[in-house]
Amino acid sequence: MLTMKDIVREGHPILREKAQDVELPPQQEDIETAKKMLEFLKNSQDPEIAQKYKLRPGIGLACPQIGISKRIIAVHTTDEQGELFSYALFNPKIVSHSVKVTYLEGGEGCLSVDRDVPGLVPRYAKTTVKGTTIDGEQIELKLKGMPAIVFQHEIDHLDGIMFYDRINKENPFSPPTAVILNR
Ligand SMILES: CNC(=O)c1cccc(C)c1Nc1nc(N2CCN(c3ccccc3Cl)CC2)nc(N2CSC[C@H]2C(=O)NC)n1
Ligand code: NI
Repeated sequence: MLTMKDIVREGHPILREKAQDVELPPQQEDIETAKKMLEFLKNSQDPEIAQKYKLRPGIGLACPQIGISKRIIAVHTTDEQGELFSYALFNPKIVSHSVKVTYLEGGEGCLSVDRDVPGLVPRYAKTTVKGTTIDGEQIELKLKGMPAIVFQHEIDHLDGIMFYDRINKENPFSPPTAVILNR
């Protein structure tokens, strides 16, 4: 099972690389990796297991964070309706998104960042994500709320982007609003 020693921390160059597409249909090795990432998130949210193995709780993880530069992400969270959202996706891609932006009022945390980075992180309020599941099927997810935010955070990791890259440097707490570009 993955533990915190397998999590790469900021400063490691792999977190700033553009990760490679996974060959489809997914090979056994990549399927194993995706399953271990999802298992880590579930374990990290289980009080006993998290305490026993000193896991920091997370709802999202990207493959570069475990030292493998491949386009694989895992998300395990619940949405506003309390519906479980649990996915491991190969080659995830945001295919469309709202103009509206949103953000987590508490800011964002990251398993690869062992410090609090204050500030609001602008995210699209709604996104449509396409990707391939562990079973090899192509799916399209219409996301909003926390799932939408987590998928954006994890897909950013695949492009070497950290959440704090998106915080307004001048005023980290100015509520991000969609800038309507005038023609
Ligand atoms: C600095 N301020 C903050 O972190 C922050 C501060 C307040 C509120 C929020 C909402 C914040 N923000 C934030 N909180 C989370 N968690 C809330 C607690 N939870 C959790 C904790 C315990 C058991 C089970 C679980 Cl489930 C784990 C997940 N997760 C993320 N992110 C950003 S997208 C990827 C995701 C991630 O997994 N990060 C490790 N951001
Ligand atoms: Ni992260």
